[in-house]
Amino acid sequence: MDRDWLVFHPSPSKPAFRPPPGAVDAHCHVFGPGDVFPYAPERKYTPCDAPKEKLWELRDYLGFERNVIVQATCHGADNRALVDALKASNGRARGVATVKHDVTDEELRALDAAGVRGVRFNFVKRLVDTTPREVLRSIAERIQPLGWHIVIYFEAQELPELYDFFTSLPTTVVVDHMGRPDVTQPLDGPEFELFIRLLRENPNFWSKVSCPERLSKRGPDAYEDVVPFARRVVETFPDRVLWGTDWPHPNMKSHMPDDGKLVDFIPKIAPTVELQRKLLVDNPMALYWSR
Ligand SMILES: O=C(O)c1cc(C(=O)O)oc(=O)c1
Repeated sequence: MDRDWLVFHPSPSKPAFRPPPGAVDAHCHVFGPGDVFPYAPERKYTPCDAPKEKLWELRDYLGFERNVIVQATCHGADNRALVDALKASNGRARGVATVKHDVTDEELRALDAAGVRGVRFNFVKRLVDTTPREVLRSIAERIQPLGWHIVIYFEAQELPELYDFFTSLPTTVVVDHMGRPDVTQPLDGPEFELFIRLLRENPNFWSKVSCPERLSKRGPDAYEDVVPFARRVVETFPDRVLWGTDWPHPNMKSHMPDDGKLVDFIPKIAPTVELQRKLLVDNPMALYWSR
């Protein structure tokens, strides 16, 4: 693994907040193990191994029942570790894959049978080389007939440039980590307003309200500066939000979050039982377990 890599928390605290029955951790990853599922040659980082067994352990410990596993960039478009985890999950995990434009229909059908329900398009420059938009569009057209959605990951300052491309996508679109707002800017400032507009004017757009540990400028255990942003999204679009741990937290440099504390963040951003049920159960079940 990279020399400055931070390994996931070895013994997270037990959260005080108890997720409702059937709760889904809708954004997490598996890494390797590298000797079985090698990391992609084109990767931008080499992580510690974070195998499926550790993910199931964390799921049970935190009080969740299901996972949505998102293909991490360190595995490129080689979805073998993801598929292996999905098949071993007894139907308790669904996946979001990364595919290239030359993926065959047979490969797409096999991914679907394993539990994949979407593809990820990544625009974060430190994580991937740029893929031309025509290529992304052709992938979008290939996956649309399967009823899959597209997950997009980008930084807030890129949104003005990407906005028209995003809104031209033909499927449900899920934004990772709230579009990574700069939380030192005002909640009603132009940057976050553009993100709110994206969701307001495009009913096919959803948002993950995850990763306070990445967005906070205050550091460990004090993610209060992220609360108003996430809470605004949850309260404005209660039927189009998802939550996830982001375990094993790739590329965290400032600190490694305590996953139990991340779970205790949930009632701050979804303050009522009804909002919590939508965020953790109804919404992810509708998007990932409708069949
Ligand atoms: O911010 C990140 O570094 C990051 C990386 C990845 C990935 O490498 O797939 O996924 C995430 O959700 C977040």
